[in-house]
Amino acid sequence: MAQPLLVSAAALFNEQGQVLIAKRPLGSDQGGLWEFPGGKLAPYETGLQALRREIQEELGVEIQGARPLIKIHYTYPDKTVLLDVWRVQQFSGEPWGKEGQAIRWVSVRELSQFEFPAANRAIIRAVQLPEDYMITGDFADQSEALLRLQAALERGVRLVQLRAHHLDAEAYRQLAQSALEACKKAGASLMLNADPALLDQVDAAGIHLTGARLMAARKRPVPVGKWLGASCHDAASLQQAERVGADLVTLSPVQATASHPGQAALGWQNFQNLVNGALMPVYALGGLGPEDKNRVFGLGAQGVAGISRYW
Ligand SMILES: Nc1nc2c([nH]c(=O)n2[C@@H]2O[C@H](COP(=O)(O)OP(=O)(O)OP(=O)(O)O)[C@@H](O)[C@H]2O)c(=O)[nH]1
Ligand SMILES: [Mg+2]
Repeated sequence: MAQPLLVSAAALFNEQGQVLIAKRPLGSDQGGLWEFPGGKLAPYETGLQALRREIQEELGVEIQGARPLIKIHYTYPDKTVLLDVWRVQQFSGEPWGKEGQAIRWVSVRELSQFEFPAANRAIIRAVQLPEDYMITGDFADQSEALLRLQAALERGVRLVQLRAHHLDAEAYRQLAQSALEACKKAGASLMLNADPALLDQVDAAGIHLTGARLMAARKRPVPVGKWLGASCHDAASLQQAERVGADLVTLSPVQATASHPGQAALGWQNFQNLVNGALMPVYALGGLGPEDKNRVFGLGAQGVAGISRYW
């Protein structure tokens, strides 16, 4: 296979949490589409060196702090690119379109309204999704569940999966409705670990498919505009997640965990290899907490998902 074209790009954030997009000049490759500023690596450069140079050349700003956001390997009809996208939150100078390109600051929600190259679908998801994904754990009754949820929202959790396999469909629906109200008030997104048809009754952010639901799915089971998450454990389930158009996945268990005894851990090396081949944001799950985030960013993952350390 031909070597991919190596490209670094920046998701540059301002203090309002908006992200900068630029319009590719008409006549260039993918001209007229919006993009995250950046460009091709020179032969001697690392990804971060190329990022600093490209951002200075295209926007006139100095990057002061950046961390890996997502790497996407994508094959276009005429070439394969490896897009290495960084999250940049510290920079000096006011960005301007130094090469004559239009630039715009937009909220992460608005991003979905702009036209980007095809490789950018996963990048936009990565920009929109938070670093932590809380999965609900044990609770005795609905009021305890809601109290724990409220406490987590107050600690800053912004993405929640309501996982409660012991409840029947009606009890789950009732809890989901109350959980949704709490999440909406906090500006958080709620993923239902349930039959996708429940979205017709509970207007949550999306559905998280169990491994079994994922493998049984024939096509994307949620409408456009809703998130689709899935639980993956190996290369086959990641491929299936891609086939059904998942927006995000959890990959587990990275380490042995008390909530799933007897399941063999992937370990960090397997985790990294699997993330490298994934075409969507991947949360590391299994025996991990917020203190593992820097490590998982370095391995190309979106962040950490967890029960024990978050619930
Ligand atoms: N910078 C950037 N490139 C992207 C994005 N998405 C995407 O598919 N690409 C592709 O990655 C490649 C990046 O090339 P580029 O044109 O930015 O490279 P460059 O700044 O070095 O340009 P130059 O060749 O005009 O000097 C292009 O083929 C482009 O279509 C994106 O969001 N940002
Ligand atoms: Mg460029």
